[in-house]
Amino acid sequence: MPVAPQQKAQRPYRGVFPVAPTIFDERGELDLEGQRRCIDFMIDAGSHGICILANFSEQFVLTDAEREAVMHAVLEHVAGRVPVIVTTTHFSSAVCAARSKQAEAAGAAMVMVMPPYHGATFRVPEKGIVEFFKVLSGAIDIPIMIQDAPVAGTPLSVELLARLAREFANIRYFKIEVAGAAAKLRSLIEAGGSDIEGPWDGEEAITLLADLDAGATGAMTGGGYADGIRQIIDPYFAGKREEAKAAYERWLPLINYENRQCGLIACKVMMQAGGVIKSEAVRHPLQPLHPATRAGLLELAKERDALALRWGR
Ligand SMILES: O=C(O)C(=O)C[C@@H](O)CO
Repeated sequence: MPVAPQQKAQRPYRGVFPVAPTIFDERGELDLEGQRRCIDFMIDAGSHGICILANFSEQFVLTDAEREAVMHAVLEHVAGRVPVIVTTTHFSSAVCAARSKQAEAAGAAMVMVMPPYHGATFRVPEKGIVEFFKVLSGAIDIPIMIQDAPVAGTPLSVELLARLAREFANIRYFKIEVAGAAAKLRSLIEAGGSDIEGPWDGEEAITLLADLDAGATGAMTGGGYADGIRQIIDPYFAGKREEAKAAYERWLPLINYENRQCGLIACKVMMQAGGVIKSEAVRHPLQPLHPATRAGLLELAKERDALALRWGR
C-alpha cells in the first residue's frame, strides 16, 4: 500500500531522498529485476526522490559497466515518477565530468559528488578542489550536490562550500554528514544565502531533527524506511514540530541501529525479509550481518511496522 501519491517534483527538491542499494543475487551478480522491485518499493514507501550508486549502493564494488547498467535500468524504470540523483564521484575531474554528462543524458535530476580523494591519504589542496568542481560544473546543466562526508577525509569549510555555490551556478545542493552537521548547515545557509538551494541532512537521518531545526530541506537516508522518515519530515514541514519530534523519537532506535550496527546492509535485510528482493547479499569482501544483529534490526523494524516488512507479502 503506497504511503502517498508522488507529485511531479520540481526544484527546489525537498523531502526524503533515500539511497537505493544495488541488488545482487546470491552469487554476487547484479539482479536488475530485484533492483526494479527495490525501486518500486522505495517509491511506494514515500520517497520524494531516490539516489543511486552512492556508498550505500556499494558503488566501490561495481565495475564501470555495472554502474551504467544500474543507472540505465533505474532511470528507465522510474520513468520520471520521482527525481533520481546519480552519484558520479571519481578522483579524476575528467572521469567525474564524463560520468556526470552520461547521467544527465540518461535523465538524472542531479548528480552527487564527493570531493576528490583516493584511499585514506590521497587528497588535493583547495585549489584542486575548486578546479575539480569547475570542470564538473562546466560539463553539465543539472544541479550538483556536494557530499560533505567523512569518508572523503577532505574537510570542506563553510567558506569553501559557499564560494563554490557562489561561483558555479549549478552547485546548489549540499549534503552535510560530518560531525556538527546542524551547526554547519546553519552557517552554510547564512554564508550562502539563496545560492544554497538544498541544504540537506544525511547519515541515515541520525541527526535529522537538529538538522531540520537548522534549516535542512532534504534528508538522504538509507533505503529501508522512507515511510518512517516521512512521519518525521511531513509534520515538520507542516509546522507541527512536536508531532515531528515524537515521530523522530519513535524511529530513532531503528535509525541508530542502522547507523551504528548495520550500515549499508540494513535496508537489504529489511527488503529481503519483506519479500521486496530475493537476496540481501552484499558484494564480497563486504560481510553479511551476524544473525543476532540481523534479528535485532528486524525486531526494531517490526515494532515500527515498517512497510518494507509487508510490501512483498
Ligand atoms: O551512500 C552514501 O554515500 C551515503 O552517504 C549514505 C547516507 O546518505 C545514508 O544516510
